[in-house]
Amino acid sequence: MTEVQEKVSGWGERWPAPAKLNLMLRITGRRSDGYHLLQTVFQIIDLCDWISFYPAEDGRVFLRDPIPGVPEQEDLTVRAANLLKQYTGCRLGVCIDVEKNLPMGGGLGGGSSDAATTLLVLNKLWNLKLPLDKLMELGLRLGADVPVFVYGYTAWGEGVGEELQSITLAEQWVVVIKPDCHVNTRQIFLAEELTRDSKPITMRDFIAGDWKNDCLPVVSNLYKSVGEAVDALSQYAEARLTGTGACVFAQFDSEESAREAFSALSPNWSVYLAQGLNRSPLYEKLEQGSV
Ligand SMILES: C[C@@](CO)(OP(=O)(O)O)[C@H](O)COP(=O)(O)OP(=O)(O)OC[C@H]1O[C@@H](n2ccc(N)nc2=O)[C@H](O)[C@@H]1O
Ligand SMILES: Nc1ncnc2c1ncn2[C@@H]1O[C@H](COP(=O)(O)OP(=O)(O)O)[C@@H](O)[C@H]1O
Repeated sequence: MTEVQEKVSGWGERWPAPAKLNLMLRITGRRSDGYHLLQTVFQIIDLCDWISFYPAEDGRVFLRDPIPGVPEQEDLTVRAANLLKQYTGCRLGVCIDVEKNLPMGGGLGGGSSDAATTLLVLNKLWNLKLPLDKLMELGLRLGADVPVFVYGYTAWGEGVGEELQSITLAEQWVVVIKPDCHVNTRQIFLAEELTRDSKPITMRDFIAGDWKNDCLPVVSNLYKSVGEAVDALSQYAEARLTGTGACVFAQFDSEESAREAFSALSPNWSVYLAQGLNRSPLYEKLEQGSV
């Protein structure tokens, strides 16, 4: 494929896979299969992994550089591409190049977002024409966080996170601390002391400041550095846990105040400065119509 063809068709371009924050997370019950029922607000933020796709002639799906510690066939991008092939019978191949910026196991949903970007972009590049609801359904098979990234809006989520309703929020600045630990989501959901009977709230309650994350007590008890990160960030603004952690974040009304906290925390912590978004940057690129 020539350079000009790659540009026109979307092959070889860099596609964003943004992170998310759970602005609140309530556990309201449990399904018979053990999965927990949630109420959450997923806010998309402008920190991204970047993924490029290159045609592979022999129908193979493979990574240009596997992520250290993640077996190639378990990488969520490879699983997403193989699921599309299996579901549609498509015989085309792809080489996937993931530029990994988002920390793994941090509650920022990077792996899930990588999977969603793969589903949406290969649906175009392979000309599969699957509708959005089908892509969300396939995404859910890969993980509870994948549907919101396919949906592409900051959203109110219920069920296990697959019942989504877009919600428009102030696109505030955020400072995110990544404590030096890797939280195992399954371990948190298995903890006996986890609150599983929170009373459901309304969007209005959330907007009024009902922001609790039911996972925080369990996570900060098991992972001391999460509690320390909460304390450090709380000096600047209210600190919250995203998902099952490990990342802790706080929102700021101005870029200046966010930068101040970011600079003060940087010498001692792994810190990110970001901005909330109501629409996924992936859609902005998809809607530019290059594919
Ligand atoms: C709770 C959230 C909020 O965003 O946490 P984070 O992972 O982002 O921190 C997510 O929904 C997580 O989604 P994801 O990380 O995709 O989890 P999955 O791979 O689907 O599930 C990992 C394991 O966690 C448990 N699990 C997960 C989600 C859920 N609603 N109930 C559960 O009990 C199950 O035991 C499952 O085997
Ligand atoms: N492309 C990928 N990027 C990140 N993690 C991946 C990927 N593929 C598979 N994984 C696995 O998924 C796990 C969860 O990753 P991630 O989505 O980044 O965290 P979280 O669910 O805490 O937000 C990782 O620990 C890793 O084993």
